This record gives sequence, structure tokens and C-alpha cells, in this order.
Amino acid sequence: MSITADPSMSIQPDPLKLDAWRSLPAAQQPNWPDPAVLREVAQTLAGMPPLVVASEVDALTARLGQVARGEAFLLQGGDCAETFATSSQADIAGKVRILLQMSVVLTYGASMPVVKLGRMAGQYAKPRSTDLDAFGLPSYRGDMVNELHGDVAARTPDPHRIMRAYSTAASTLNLLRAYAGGGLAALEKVHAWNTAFARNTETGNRYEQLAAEIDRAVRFMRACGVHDAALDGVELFASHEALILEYERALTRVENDGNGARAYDLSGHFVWVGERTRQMDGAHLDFVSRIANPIGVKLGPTTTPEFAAELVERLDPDGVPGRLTLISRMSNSKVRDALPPIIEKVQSTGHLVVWQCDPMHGNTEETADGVKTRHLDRIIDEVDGFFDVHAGLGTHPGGLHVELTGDDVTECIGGTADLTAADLGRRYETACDPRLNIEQSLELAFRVAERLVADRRHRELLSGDE
Ligand SMILES: O=C[C@H](O)[C@H](O)COP(=O)(O)O
Ligand SMILES: C=C(OP(=O)(O)O)C(=O)O
Ligand SMILES: [Mn+2]
Repeated sequence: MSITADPSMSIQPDPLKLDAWRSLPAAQQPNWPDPAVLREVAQTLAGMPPLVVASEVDALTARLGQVARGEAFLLQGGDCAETFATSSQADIAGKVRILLQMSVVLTYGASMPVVKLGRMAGQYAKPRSTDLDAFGLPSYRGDMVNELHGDVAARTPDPHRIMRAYSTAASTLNLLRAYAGGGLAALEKVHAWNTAFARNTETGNRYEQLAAEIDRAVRFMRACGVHDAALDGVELFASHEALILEYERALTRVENDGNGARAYDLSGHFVWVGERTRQMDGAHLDFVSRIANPIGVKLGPTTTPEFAAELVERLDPDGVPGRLTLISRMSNSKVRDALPPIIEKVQSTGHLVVWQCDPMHGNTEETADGVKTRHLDRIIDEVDGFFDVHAGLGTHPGGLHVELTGDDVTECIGGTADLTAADLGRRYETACDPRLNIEQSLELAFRVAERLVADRRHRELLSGDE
């Protein structure tokens, strides 16, 4: 579905052209039945407090600048589709715990600072391959738009859901901030992040050993009188796909500092444009080109090097390292051929971007029963291919973008527990794409930490540092 939105919906004078997208083709927008209701909701939302503030957004750009320069690693993860029903304390805590576990594996294992970015507090809208689902109902497009369960009425887009998305994002962020600022995220809790379920697995045991070492180190530092905020909490940022442009626009605020007026999309710290909405002349790229947030763009296997170079010039005109993250999602079979010419062409522009690997979306497959799944072997192979390509070109494999949950779900197959298609029925709970469970997520984190260490060692040997 591709529609051009109503240009009369511009809310205010618009010197930064934040409404220019309205006259461009916008892919994947819902067919809202009543534009007047949508307008009303957008106006209400525009008068509400933003969910994050500009200084936090700028802090994330600075951190991502470190990633772009090869000094840090970006870990981004969370649900494919957050739902209102699965935004409870337990759901949020579960995702925070697994992100903390993965980041500690990476920080400790690879001695590299990790920028932590949840696919959380806004990931309520989904692009779909088809307008109708397998039952002939209008496709589920995320809780911000329509309802997963039910009939045609439930699947009819309802603009009021946008307000519910805003309030669910607010309560999710509230808890995220509380967890990040202390309590759950303090390094003393490194053992507590491991759930009972994962503790009894091979990967969970491996984590326990690492946690024991960290625990000892933290106790040693405390005994030496070290009281550093970095031990007591973490910086945790929030991100989602900027899909429903009415929502993103309504939460965009213009800030005036010494450097003039800048627009920030304060629905989250980082937003990205998906594979299905990255048309060069389309509404989504126009909108994100006008905001000051760090932004991402997904790049699938049809991406040409020329497109990537044009994208970089367009979205990072001022050459700010960390402004742009290019998220490759090529599939394990294509990454080794498709990615190198893209990186080389982008390098030739002189811009410094974050290179991030999404090993999930190119590797979705269907079982004989028509269930969407992903095999951990293919996921790990795409990550390996991504690292191989960067090692070959001398560029920094900057980050990982994954769909995961803090639960013991059975949605992806493979891993040390050797889940098969026959296990999928046991706990298949996703609203959209299959997510890694805790053990599979940890296994992937250990693999990435090993690659970071091995590749650094290799570079040091080549440069004769040791
Ligand atoms: O992340 C989401 C999916 O990859 C995307 O929405 C497409 O899913 P579909 O092919 O089931 O529509
Ligand atoms: C839809 C998604 O990805 P992509 O745009 O890469 O298909 C997603 O990240 O959930
Ligand atoms: Mn997905």
C-alpha cells in the first residue's frame, strides 16, 4: 500500500519543512478510515510532553560517534513488535536483563564499551509484505494501528491506538529509566540477570562463570574505594522504526540553542527507516533527513553501492560520525558478496557511519506448516560474514541489531538446545517475527565477543603491535 497523505494536515508554520513528507509517497501507511479522527489524535499528541529530551538524543549521537570511529560496539535489540499486552513489568525487565547480559558478555569478553539501545518504547508499528493475512483479514500492522487477535473490525486501523502507543511508550520508558539508573542495572546484579531457566543451560553456565569473575572484580574495586556511577547503572537508549509518520511528526519538537533551530523526533532516541520504506523520493527518508536524531536505514540485498552513497550524502550532509547507522540485513548467503562494494563506495564518500548487522530479517524462513522461523546457524553465519567482510576491508563491524525476548520462547530454531520445527508449537508467542530466546541471545553474544577479540588480535599481529 502506498498513499500520499493529506497536505492540509500540516499543524504549524514549517520553516524546517517537517511536513514536506506529506506531499510525497509514503509506503506502508495504514488506511485510516476517518482522516478527521487521525488529525484530532495528531493534534492532541503534539500537545503532550515528549517521551525523551534533546540532550539525551545528542548524548546517543556522541556515543554512536565512538562506534563509528571503532571505539565502541552498538547492541540494539528487543521485540519485532512490542504489544500493549506484553508491556508489563515482567516483559520489560526480561528484555532489559537479556540486553544487560549480552552487553556484559561483549564488554567483558571483548574489552569494548557497548552502547545499549532497546527496540523498546515505540516499536508498535509494522510494515507487512501483504495487505491481507493468510486468513484473508487485513494484515496486523502493529498495536499502534490495529489488533492482532480478532476479526475485520479488530484489524481496521484505529487512530486512537496511537494515543495508547504513546502512553505505553511512556510507562515503558519510565521503567527503563528506573532500571537503568540503578537497581536492576548495577553491576552487583550481574548474577541476578541470569534467569533460572538460562542458568541450567550450557550457555547459561558459561555466563555464570563470566559473572563470577566480574563479581570478584567489582568487589575488589569497591574494597579499593572505587565508587563510580558506571558500576551502579547504565545508559540505556530507546529506538523504534519510524513507520507511522503521523506519530513521529506529532512528537517532533523544534529546539533553539546557540546553533539555531533543530528538530528532534522525541518519540525515542534513535529511529530507523525500514527496508520497505527507504525509497529515495519517499516520505520516510524525507522526514528523517530533517530531524537531528541519530538515525538508521536498513539495507537489504538489492541495495546498490550508488544508492548507499547517495543515502549517506543525503542523511549525513554535515558529516557527523554517529548520525547515520547503516543496518545491513542481507541473509547469510548474500552478505559476503553484497556488502563489500557498499562499504567501499560509502568509504569513498569520506563519511564515517556506523555499520550494523541485522542477521534476522534476511534469514526468515517458513516451516512446512507455514510458521515463520529463523535458524540460529544462519543468523550466526550472517554475523560471521559481516565480520569477515569488515576484517577484509579494515573497517569496524560496529554493531548488532537483533529481535529477542527475555523469555524462554521457541520461535527460532537451532542453538545449543537444538530446537527444531517440532518445538515451535510449545512457546511461539511473537506478534510478528520470530525472536531469539534468552539462551540463543546469549549464545550469539558470546560468538560476537569471540569475533571481536579474534579480529582485534589478528589486526595487532598484522600491524606488529605484539
Ligand atoms: O519485521 C517485520 C517483518 O519482517 C515484516 O513486517 C514483514 O513480515 P511479513 O512478511 O510477515 O509481512
Ligand atoms: C521490519 C523490520 O525489518 P526490515 O525493514 O529490515 O525488514 C524490522 O526490523 O522489524
Ligand atoms: Mn521484524
